[in-house]
This record gives sequence, structure tokens and C-alpha cells, in this order.
Amino acid sequence: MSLLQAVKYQRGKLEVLDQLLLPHEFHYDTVSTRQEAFDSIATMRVRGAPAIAIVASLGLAVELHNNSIAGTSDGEVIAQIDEALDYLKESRPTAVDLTNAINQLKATIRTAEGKGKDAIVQAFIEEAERIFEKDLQSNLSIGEHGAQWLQARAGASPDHKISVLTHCNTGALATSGHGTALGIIRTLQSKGYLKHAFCTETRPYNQGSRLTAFELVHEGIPSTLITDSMAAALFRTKKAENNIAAVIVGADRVVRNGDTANKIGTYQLAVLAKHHGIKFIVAAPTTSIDLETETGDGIKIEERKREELTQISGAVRVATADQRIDVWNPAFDVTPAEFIDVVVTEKGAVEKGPDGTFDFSQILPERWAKVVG
Ligand SMILES: CSC[C@H]1O[C@H](OP(=O)(O)O)[C@H](O)[C@@H]1O
Repeated sequence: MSLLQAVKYQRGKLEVLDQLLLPHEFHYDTVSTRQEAFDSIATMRVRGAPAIAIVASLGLAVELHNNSIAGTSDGEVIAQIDEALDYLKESRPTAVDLTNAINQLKATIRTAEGKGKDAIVQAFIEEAERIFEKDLQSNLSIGEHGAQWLQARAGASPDHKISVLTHCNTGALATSGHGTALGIIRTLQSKGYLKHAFCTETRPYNQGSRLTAFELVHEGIPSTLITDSMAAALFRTKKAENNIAAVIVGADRVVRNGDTANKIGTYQLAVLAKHHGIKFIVAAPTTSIDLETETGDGIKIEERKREELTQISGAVRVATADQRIDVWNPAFDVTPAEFIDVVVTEKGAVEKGPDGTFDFSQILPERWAKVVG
């Protein structure tokens, strides 16, 4: 079974799978500059919070490897790299992984200040590669922590298999491999804990029907595709029969109180899960956590162009062009922490405390304290 890779990288060469062509066509674009990386992200040829950060970082790393910085002093070189990173930050505003990667890269190149341009560029390239390499290990750890949590909280085992529902795409096509929410599903399957995986179509960009369904079928995971509007009926009529124990979703940004921005349609699944006594799990690497923002009200929600709603996946028209009805097309929504049972990260599963709030100091003490201080 071939490995699904959103990103292929070797030093000096980056290839990005064009996900707008999936599942019908496998085509990799070569990305060699910040502009090509920006365009690939902004058009959603590559998407997924971790994958966005990885492609932005490696795309600029390839450009720098090909010696694109003309600055003479270290200060000029660092300023030019900062400018390129700030440009890439604008490609998609909601997922915080990109911002966290940019901050990490900016801090890293400053450790090479005074050692000359080549040392600064080398430091950037090595850090961008670390971001890429770390992601896969992070996802495997999320998978393990998620399966352990479901074993403890939902009794998942080979003798008591559970079914889950997931939304959007959070698998190998959204990361460097394995995935986050879909990574937990892969791990459940590998442990024999999984009865069935339901995935939603995830209108309007259809990451679920085009990408997640593809990944599930590709790996032979027992699965069923439903439209977003079918989730309530599924829970009401098939929860017992299928032992639907959890909704598992990814995250674009988990903020300090646990409120979480994720693909549009996530919030309504959380409300439905609560109503039906189904666990609601957010699976995210700590690179998706933003402790600088207090609540979900502080998250900028990206709005995308009308054609992505009036045309299937931005291609086939589903609303006649002459009906110039206004279109509201937010790419994400915010699920309040009260609807979330656990945030599963590579550092562990974080549940709400007795006071009903999330305390991420358990897994991110240094970042938690810094903001409080
Ligand atoms: C591990 S992917 C996290 C998150 O990103 C996706 O958004 P998009 O497809 O628009 O990039 C989706 O919200 C996933 O849950």
C-alpha cells in the first residue's frame, strides 16, 4: 500500500500534492519559492494546519537554499527572511501552526546572528526541516494518547470495538503523515479497537468526501461517508447499533480556555454529540495551541470566496450564477470549551478540571507561565 504524502522533501527540493485534483488525480507541484508556497496554501492545493506550516517553512527553505537573499550584513539577511515569513503568514490566518512555526524560525535565525549569511540560512533550513520531521512523531503520539483515552473513557478494546465520526480531513493529507484526528482513528484500527469510522462530506470544500474518504478506503478502514446534515439522524438512529462513542476532530487553533477553531460544521457536531451523550475529542499537536489568545472570541475566522460554495470544491457550479444571492462562507467555526471533553496532544490528553476549565500548564508549563507572568 503506497504511503499517502501531502509533502515530499529533500534539501533543495519540495513537492506538494495538489489536493484540489484528489481523489481523481495524483499530481505533485514543485514549490521552490515563498510565492509558490503562498499560492499553494492560499488556493488550498495544500491545506491542513500542520501541512500549511510545513509547506510555508520548507518552501522558503528551498528558496534560501538556492541563495535568494542578497543582504550583506547579518541584520539585513535576518530582516529579509523576517519579511518573507511575514508575507507567508498572510496565506491563511486562522490556523496557528503557521504563526508558531514562523515565530520559531525567526527565533532560530537570530541564534546565528554574527556568524554570517550562510550560517543564518543554514540555521533556517535546519529548523524548517525539524518542523517537518517532528510532525510525524507528534501525530503518532497523538494517536497513542487518543486510543488510550478512549480505552479509559469509552472502554474501547478489541472485545468492545467503538465507532467514531470525524469531520474534514486531518490525516496524512493534512500533515506530514498519520494525521491527528484521523491519526487516532488509524491507531484505533491498528489496535483492533475500531468498529467503524464515519466521515462527513464537509461542505463546501469537501475535504471529507474527497480526502478523508480517500484515506480511509486507501487503508481499508471500515468507513461510511455521510453528508454534514446527516449527523443528527446518524446519532439518533444508529448510535447504539454501531456503538458510536466519540466525535474526533482536528483543530486550527485551540486557545487558552480550550475554545477551538476548526473546520466549519465542527461546532454543530459538538452540540449534537453533547445532546446524544457522545464524547467530543479535539486532536491537535501543541503547535496548534495558542495560549496568547484567551477565548474563541479572539480568533480571526477566515472567510473564503463565494465560488467555493456556489461551485462544488470550487469547480462544478451548484448555484446558478444569475441568482446573486449573498453567500456567507466562513472556513471555520469556534467550538466553546464546554462542549469539548478532551484535547489530545502529542504531550498527553488534557481534560477539564473540577472547575470546568482547561489548564494546559500540565503539558505546556513554560508557555502557560509566560503568558500569566
Ligand atoms: C490536521 S488538519 C487541522 C484542521 O485544518 C483543516 O482546515 P483546512 O482544510 O481548511 O486547512 C481542518 O479544519 C482540520 O481539522
